[in-house]
Amino acid sequence: MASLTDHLAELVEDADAVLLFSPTASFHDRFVAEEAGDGRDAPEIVVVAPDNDVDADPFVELPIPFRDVRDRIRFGIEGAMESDLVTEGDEVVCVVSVFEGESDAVIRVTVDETVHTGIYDLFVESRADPGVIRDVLEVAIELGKKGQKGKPVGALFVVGDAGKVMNKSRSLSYNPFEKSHVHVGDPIVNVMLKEFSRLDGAFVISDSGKIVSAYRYLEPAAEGVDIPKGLGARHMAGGAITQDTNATAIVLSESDGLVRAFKGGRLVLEVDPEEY
Ligand SMILES: Nc1ncnc2c1ncn2[C@@H]1O[C@H](COP(=O)(O)OP(=O)(O)OP(=O)(O)O)[C@@H](O)[C@H]1O
Repeated sequence: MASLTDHLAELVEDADAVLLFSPTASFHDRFVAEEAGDGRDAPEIVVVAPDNDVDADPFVELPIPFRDVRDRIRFGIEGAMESDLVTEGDEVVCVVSVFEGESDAVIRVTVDETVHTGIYDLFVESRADPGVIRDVLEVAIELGKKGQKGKPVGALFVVGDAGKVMNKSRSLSYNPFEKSHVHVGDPIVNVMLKEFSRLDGAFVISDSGKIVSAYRYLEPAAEGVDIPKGLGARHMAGGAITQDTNATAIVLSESDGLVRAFKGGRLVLEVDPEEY
């Protein structure tokens, strides 16, 4: 592999897969050509990006940019595992941009099933449309950045499996979305969500993104829910509803300002809105 840098060539040596997170077409094609021409068991070259601009196969679609490089890498690896491109014990080289505007870093990791976070499943294996989960996450991140009139706010969004979620919750107040047919992602709806987030309870959103209700007090069974210590009732309710139903919960914490996603009763993603 004379024309890839020595450092990259050394790291790719004996790797089982290479994940390219921001390849140009020429970089990708050169990579594939050089690996295929090497005569040995070539690593799988997988592109992980928002769009498949380079016509790569295999390709793992990134639903959000994941500013935290660890999240981006976890998503890529878990996506590649889902497609049987990599498996436990594999050595994976990630070519990924860590700082905007700087050249890519090369990080070599060993796939460890025990650190499987579920970040890929959060989007792709959820009942709800991945675009709906992304839109709700974006609303929560934006709300976390700006707060309400400059003050930090908390919010709880329960996405997917809405019928069951409604059965496991009760109304705290009049539902402003009762007869409306509005969906997340619509800019006006995002303003409404932010406005109503000051009030108690959870938003319930359907698999396709319809806002079913605001002000729901969740009453899920909470036995065996494993959420990090120190998180309060909002997070516990959000985590527990995802164990009791097939929903995903996205929680903005009023106290520490972080946005967390829960699925299957587990914390699967934690982002700091200030870093977005
Ligand atoms: N079971 C529940 N269902 C819906 N909303 C709830 C539930 N429990 C608590 N909340 C909401 O969470 C708010 C904050 O509660 P609490 O401070 O205990 O949670 P927390 O997890 O520490 O969240 P934060 O970090 O935002 O303070 C409550 O005022 C209420 O609006």
